[in-house]
Amino acid sequence: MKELHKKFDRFHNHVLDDHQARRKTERDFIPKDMVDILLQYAEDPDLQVKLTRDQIKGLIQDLLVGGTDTSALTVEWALNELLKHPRLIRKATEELDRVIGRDKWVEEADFSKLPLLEAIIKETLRLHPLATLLSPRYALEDCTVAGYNIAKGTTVFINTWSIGRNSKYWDSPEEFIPERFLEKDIDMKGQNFVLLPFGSGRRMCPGYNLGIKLIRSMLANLLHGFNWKLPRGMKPEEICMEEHYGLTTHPRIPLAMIPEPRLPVNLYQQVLI
Ligand code: HEM
Repeated sequence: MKELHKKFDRFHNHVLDDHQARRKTERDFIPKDMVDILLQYAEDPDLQVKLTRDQIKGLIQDLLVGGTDTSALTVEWALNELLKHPRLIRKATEELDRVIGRDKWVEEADFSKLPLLEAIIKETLRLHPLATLLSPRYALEDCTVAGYNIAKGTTVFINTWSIGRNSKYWDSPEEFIPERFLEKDIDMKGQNFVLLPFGSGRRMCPGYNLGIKLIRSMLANLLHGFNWKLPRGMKPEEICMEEHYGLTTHPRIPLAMIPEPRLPVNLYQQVLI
């Protein structure tokens, strides 16, 4: 852990020194990113709560940890589920062809026109929430929740993984059926307690807006831009959906997937530029 800390600290120092140098040397410097803004705040004498170099490092670390593995992993789980259920890949690409067409990539403005894609993301996060347990909560006073008496000072853990698989709230809870979300208006913003992949309340994920946009954009374009195949000889039912628990939950056996382009070649050239 100490070694890891040293490694990250070297990286943070490099990022901060690099940004500081540009601030000092560039004439009429305009902040370009989050680190520039944080350094600007750190120098503000009027700031009520002083921002230290260590706190800036902590904030960068929060964003790196919270913002990378999470959305990539959700897309990985979604593709695993879709390859296991080829009928859903067909339905999702049919929606993309109908709404987007084959002559462009999917953009943020298109998301609201892709209800099946949204349902696939919700169903993925229901079965595979990255944080199986939300951040611990501390009871500030005696209270009763769902019939359980909770004494002041108790630390409470909320298990989103088991809520997502509870037959009291979901029909056929172990099945991957995105269509269930086409019929029910359940969002993921922490108000529907049956689906809490980003948590809820004061400690809810502050990266919700960024995270959900990253997932929508990556998944939509991976499905729109490519036909996905399993390695030769592998059958959908052989895909392993077992989980490896950790801070986030990964597939125990990573799946090899083979992409084949399905859009005109000039669109891929645009992306490369
Ligand atoms: C698929 C995307 C993501 C998922 C599923 C996710 C999920 C979560 C969950 C479940 C929590 C705990 C919430 C609670 O206990 O109520 C959390 C906290 C947090 N997330 Fe995310 N997250 C995602 C993306 C992001 C992104 C993109 C960022 C930042 C750029 C981020 C930064 C954080 C931070 C800093 C916390 C701690 C908040 C606190 O403890 O007050 N997350 N996230």
